[in-house]
Amino acid sequence: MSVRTVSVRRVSDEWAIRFEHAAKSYAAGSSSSGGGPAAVDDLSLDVRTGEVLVLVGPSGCGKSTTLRMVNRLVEPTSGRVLVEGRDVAALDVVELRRRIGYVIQNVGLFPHRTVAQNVATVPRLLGWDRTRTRTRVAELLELVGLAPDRYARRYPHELSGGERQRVGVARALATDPPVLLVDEPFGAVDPVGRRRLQDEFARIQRELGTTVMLVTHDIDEAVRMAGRVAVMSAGGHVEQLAAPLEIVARPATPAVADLVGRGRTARLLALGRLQRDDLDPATVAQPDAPVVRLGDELGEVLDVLARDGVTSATVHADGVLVGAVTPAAVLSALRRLVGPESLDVRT
Ligand SMILES: Nc1ncnc2c1ncn2[C@@H]1O[C@H](COP(=O)(O)OP(=O)(O)OP(=O)(O)O)[C@@H](O)[C@H]1O
Repeated sequence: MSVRTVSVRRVSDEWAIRFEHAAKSYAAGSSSSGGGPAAVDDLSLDVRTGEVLVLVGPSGCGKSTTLRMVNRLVEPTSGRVLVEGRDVAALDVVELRRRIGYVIQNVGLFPHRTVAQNVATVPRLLGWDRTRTRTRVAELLELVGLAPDRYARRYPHELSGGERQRVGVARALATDPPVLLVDEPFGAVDPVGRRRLQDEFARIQRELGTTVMLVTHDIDEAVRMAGRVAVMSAGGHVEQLAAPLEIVARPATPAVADLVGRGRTARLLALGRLQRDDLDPATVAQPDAPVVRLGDELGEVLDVLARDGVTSATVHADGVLVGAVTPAAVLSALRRLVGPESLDVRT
């Protein structure tokens, strides 16, 4: 049985997850604060089908609580959460969790089970036969970049942190869930490995079209991974919900500006693309100048222009010369991205 077949009651293809005035206060049942502010106060938010929506914000602002309300690891105090049109509170919790992949930072692999056995956890629970399970495990290990003949029989302690994280992703994807929840997935991995994992995760998500809700406190991870970013502040309050470029270029509130403020120009260089309007009409393309393309990242264009002896680059679109670009043109492209205001959002 494919997991997707249980989603026939889907009422909307527009969104896969919907929060309707969802709130969570731990105070009532918690031994700790005894009446502190709500972890999530009043959240209304849609996650579109097939998108990667990233929740980013400072520690304690309610990101994980929000995520866990989707698979009912946390039950809302009020309001509701819908997955593919169905109120999760009305669903059998075991069935719900089988339909929703969940990846967390330290993965939670079973230490005494091999990689293959870990990945096969849910297929086994669903009673898949051995051949089907084995084929699926091999497929998944390939998908996450772990050669099955090298990794299937290893135990978690024989893997690096990044490899364990890949196994966690493979396990979460075992039954091709329509929705995947991911909480600080790459936090424990070094920066280079982290970037590689982010790229691979993005490739897998594009390939499978899974709806992903991902939590991070790292704004760079957020803007790299997201289709849309929800910047949160205390109480699960959404400060801004927008595409990464919009968040970085035009922060809607001081809290968002604070989060993206430092290193903002570098982020804009990675997110902004060279457009025809950016080209310098007064600069003539030199025959020996390096070539860039319309649509290239501004950062890549600047890299080319930063090379010794280069004052301009020739710009091509579909193999045809369309003009030239200078460092000043990249600067005006940055200004185009942020609009009329200054580049320094902190003022
Ligand atoms: N089980 C719990 N009992 C009591 N309070 C809790 C519980 N879990 C979370 N909280 C509180 O709820 C608030 C939100 O926590 P949550 O884990 O959702 O935040 P977060 O944004 O994911 O934080 P971080 O980035 O540090 O993981 C915090 O103040 C936290 O102390």
